[in-house]
Amino acid sequence: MGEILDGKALANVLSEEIKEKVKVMTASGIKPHFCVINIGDDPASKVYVRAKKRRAEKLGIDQEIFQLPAETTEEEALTLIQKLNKDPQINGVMVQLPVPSQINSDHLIEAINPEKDVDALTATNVGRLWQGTHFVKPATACGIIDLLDHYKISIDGKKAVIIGRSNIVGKPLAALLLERNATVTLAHSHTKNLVELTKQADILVAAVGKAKLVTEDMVKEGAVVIDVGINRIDGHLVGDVDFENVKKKASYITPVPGGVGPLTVESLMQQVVALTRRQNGKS
Ligand SMILES: Nc1nc(=O)c2c([nH]1)NC[C@@H]1CN(c3ccc(C(=O)N[C@@H](CCC(=O)O)C(=O)O)cc3)C=[N+]21
Repeated sequence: MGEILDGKALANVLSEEIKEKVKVMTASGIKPHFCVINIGDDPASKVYVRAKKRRAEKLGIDQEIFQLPAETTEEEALTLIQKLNKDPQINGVMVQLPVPSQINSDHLIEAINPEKDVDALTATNVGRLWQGTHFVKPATACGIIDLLDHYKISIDGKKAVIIGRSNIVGKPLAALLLERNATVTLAHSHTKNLVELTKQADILVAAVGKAKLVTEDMVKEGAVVIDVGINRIDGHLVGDVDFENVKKKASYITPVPGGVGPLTVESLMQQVVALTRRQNGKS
């Protein structure tokens, strides 16, 4: 029977550490300040943006939300990003995804100054991530590594299979697991014989956004199962893993909610602090 990896509890522990750091920084006249640009009326985005705001407040970090209307043009959004890039008071900028269809999210992300790129999604920071010279880490992937470390689950030499190749989760997590000497496979919608692959995984990550994608028969006995999925089914939240059944086979498993999600928010705050320190000449 798998042990639950309690992301929520770890997020609270990390919270205390970040709070202390922010307190010391603030006392020396440096208060982290970041901005979230949210475009349109995606209901899930509103929930996440609010969660970030609450967390930032709790940690003593200044946060501003720029809520733009659904019909905002790409040019208008770019103008705002350029303004925030130039503002010396602002340490971090992120664009909440998804954005409305008239806007190309890649264009907005690429406009963010890499020194202020909280999500680590600019080409510059993705390149640094794969080179191992990064100063900012993608939040969800970073949270997953923190969770494995906290429970003393070794990564070195393990076979990790990630289902999902998104820029925001799958690809950056592959980079961070590789950095920790895992043998990494990225599986996706065109992968042949998915089950054959997943059954070999010591660490299996599901990051697709499809409820019950990972079933018991796909999991090796004793595997560590990380569920990044956030699916709303009949008003409640489920991940990508058939939790109740997979739990029986896994050695460790993350729940949804209360697993990776809370760590993502916590990790974003860590990145804001890291960027702020760097901008003020601290390592
Ligand atoms: N530029 C950008 N950066 C992101 O990091 C980003 C994004 N866009 N767009 C959407 C996804 C999703 N995401 C989550 C954050 C927190 C929870 C979270 O706290 N989940 C709670 C439950 C929250 C609830 O009840 O809805 C949990 O799993 O326990 C989930 C998902 C960040 N994202």
